[in-house]
Amino acid sequence: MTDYASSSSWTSFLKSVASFSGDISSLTAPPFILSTTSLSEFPQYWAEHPDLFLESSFITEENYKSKFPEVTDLESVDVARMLSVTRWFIATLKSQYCSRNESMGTEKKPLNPFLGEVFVGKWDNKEKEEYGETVLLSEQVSHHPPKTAYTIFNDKNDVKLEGYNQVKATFSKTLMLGVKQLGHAMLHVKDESFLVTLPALHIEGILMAAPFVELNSKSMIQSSSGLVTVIEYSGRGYFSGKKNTFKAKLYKSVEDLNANNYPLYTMSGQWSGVSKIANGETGEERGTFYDAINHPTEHIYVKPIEEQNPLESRRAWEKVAEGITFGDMSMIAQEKGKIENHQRELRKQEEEEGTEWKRRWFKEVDYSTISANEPLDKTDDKFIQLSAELNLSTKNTPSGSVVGDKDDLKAETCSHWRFNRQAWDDEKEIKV
Ligand SMILES: CCC(=O)OC[C@H](C)CC[C@H]1O[C@H]2C[C@H]3[C@@H]4CC=C5C[C@@H](O)CC[C@]5(C)[C@H]4CC[C@]3(C)[C@H]2[C@@H]1C
Repeated sequence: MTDYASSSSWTSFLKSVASFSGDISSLTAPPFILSTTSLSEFPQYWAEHPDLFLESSFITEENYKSKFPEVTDLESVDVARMLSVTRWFIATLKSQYCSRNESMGTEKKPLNPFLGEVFVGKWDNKEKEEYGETVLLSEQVSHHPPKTAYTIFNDKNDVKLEGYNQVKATFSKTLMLGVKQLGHAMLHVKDESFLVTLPALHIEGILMAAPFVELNSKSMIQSSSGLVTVIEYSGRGYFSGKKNTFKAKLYKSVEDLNANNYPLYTMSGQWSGVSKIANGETGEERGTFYDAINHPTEHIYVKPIEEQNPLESRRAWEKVAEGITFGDMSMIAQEKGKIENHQRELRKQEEEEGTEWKRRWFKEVDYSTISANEPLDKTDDKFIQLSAELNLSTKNTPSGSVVGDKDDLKAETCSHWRFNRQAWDDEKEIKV
């Protein structure tokens, strides 16, 4: 095993961190820490458990008690669906934050998507007729700063996830990389909607050239039914001293949350391991909530590179990925240079023509035009309604910021990326 930590390339990389500007892509990290996967692929991590992604859409008044047999006091179908959505969210975390460690040994630096880069794929769920097909569309809608918009939809069961992601990163003195996520995800299951905020994270182990992600702070899931789940994260040395620890509390309402009343249920354990569910008032354990180690992961299907459009990520980055695999610095630099030069030419052309790159499947909605004092019952925008439930900022702030907190007051814009389904229905060139 190469001792990367003491290699000259890593020590010179660490020196470059000293002048870190906040733009992660500006750092030239040595090949062994580079990932062959582009950030535009990351939205796939929201749905590597097709069963859990769709489960809440199969829960009805008739069958809800059977979905959580160990939870004998389940009071309603809404609570069952909220438990199901909370379990789906917890299940995404291992894919989101550990999959590179599992496949490549450590966390890696993802490729920085170019403007207009797309990543598409599907889960055809052939073995389960009732699931139908789940489609993922991801598009790099901004390059400076990098922003990825995505949607994952299953028409057969009327389930769709829409969201976008941007990160703000800062290095601490101990060379830990703190990362705040901007953006949010909205899950729509038939006529119910869930606002999902994104946790902050930090990357440990950089000094040892063995980086890994740990989640911190908290995130929320606010349902249009009024139910709300608050999830608190910690790593080693906190609640239980174990890595990837979380404690989720499902409350009947945001009033119960704010009054610090008992939650209906508490789910706790490791999001990358086993977690239990307990009665929120008595603490009496009801059984296993989720087992991340034994729940099968189903990877997305992506068509072969030769069938892909030039804008599709794995085709666009194929040569760079080859260079990274062979650790060939000059090939990486040469092939990256071709992509960067092409992008510079496009931007120059747009500048001369006074045009701008046309976003393909997503549009940017300016929420400042939905005036802050518009009566909430007037707007049918779920993001506005569900954010208001939790008194969350609707501006471009770190996910989960509260109205009036320093990030909310500092933010100048409130524009968010939304999926344009018609644009996908009219799409002629790119197939899943
Ligand atoms: C920046 C210095 C550097 O290159 O250090 C190399 C190290 C590998 C650490 C930095 C990179 O670590 C990667 C982890 C990435 C996040 C992982 C998961 C998610 C969730 C997903 O839903 C949205 C994106 C996000 C937040 C990734 C963002 C980019 C991260 C932080 C990579 C770091 C550059």
